[in-house]
Amino acid sequence: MLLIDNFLDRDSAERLRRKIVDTPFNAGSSTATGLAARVKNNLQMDREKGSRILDDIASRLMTHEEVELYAIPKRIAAMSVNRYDVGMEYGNHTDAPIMNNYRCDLSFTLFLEDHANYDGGELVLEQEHGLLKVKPAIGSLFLYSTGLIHRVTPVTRGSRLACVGWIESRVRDEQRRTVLRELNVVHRSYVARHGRDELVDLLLKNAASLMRMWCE
Ligand SMILES: O=C(O)CCC(=O)C(=O)O
Ligand SMILES: [Fe+2]
Repeated sequence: MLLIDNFLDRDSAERLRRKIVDTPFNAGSSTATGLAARVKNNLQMDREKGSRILDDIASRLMTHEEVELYAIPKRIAAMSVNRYDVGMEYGNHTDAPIMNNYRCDLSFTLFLEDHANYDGGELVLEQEHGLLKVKPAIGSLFLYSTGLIHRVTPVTRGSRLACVGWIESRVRDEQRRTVLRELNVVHRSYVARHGRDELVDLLLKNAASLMRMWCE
């Protein structure tokens, strides 16, 4: 998982938030499938009326350097902007593995409300080593493996606004993505210290081979 706390600077996040607030919202349960529909109690921005907003977030995501390195994104399988008012929550669930015919490897939440403006509304993930609670500042992006069980706790004051979405990666296996990312770190650190030499060429050759072997 990865938290990028300045994915959007405060001004851009605020501007985006104001555009979203002016767009109509519908009941969120209409877009959940199976068991998730029973535990989902939130509001969802109208997909058609908010399509420019979703496109804008998608293009920022697909071109963000840290997202590119971490997720190796191929495309975004689905996205929505959700609002949780007082009493709303999304109980424990796992996100669907396939959306719109695309595989979902990573889930993300872009936080679009200042965390001082609402109570509750934490994103809670069940991990091997216990629970992880996520409630960062406005403009933060959190990425996590789609297979994890997670929930959004009830909002008890104010409203929680966030954009959520699912990424199909070019490299479906998380361990392989880690290898590629860390080779990139080795490459950059080595060049910074020693400049470019024949070892760098060898490293890049092998990193490229791994990418070709693993990418889809
Ligand atoms: O709003 C969030 O942080 C996550 C919501 C969620 O789990 C979902 O929409 O599937
Ligand atoms: Fe979810």
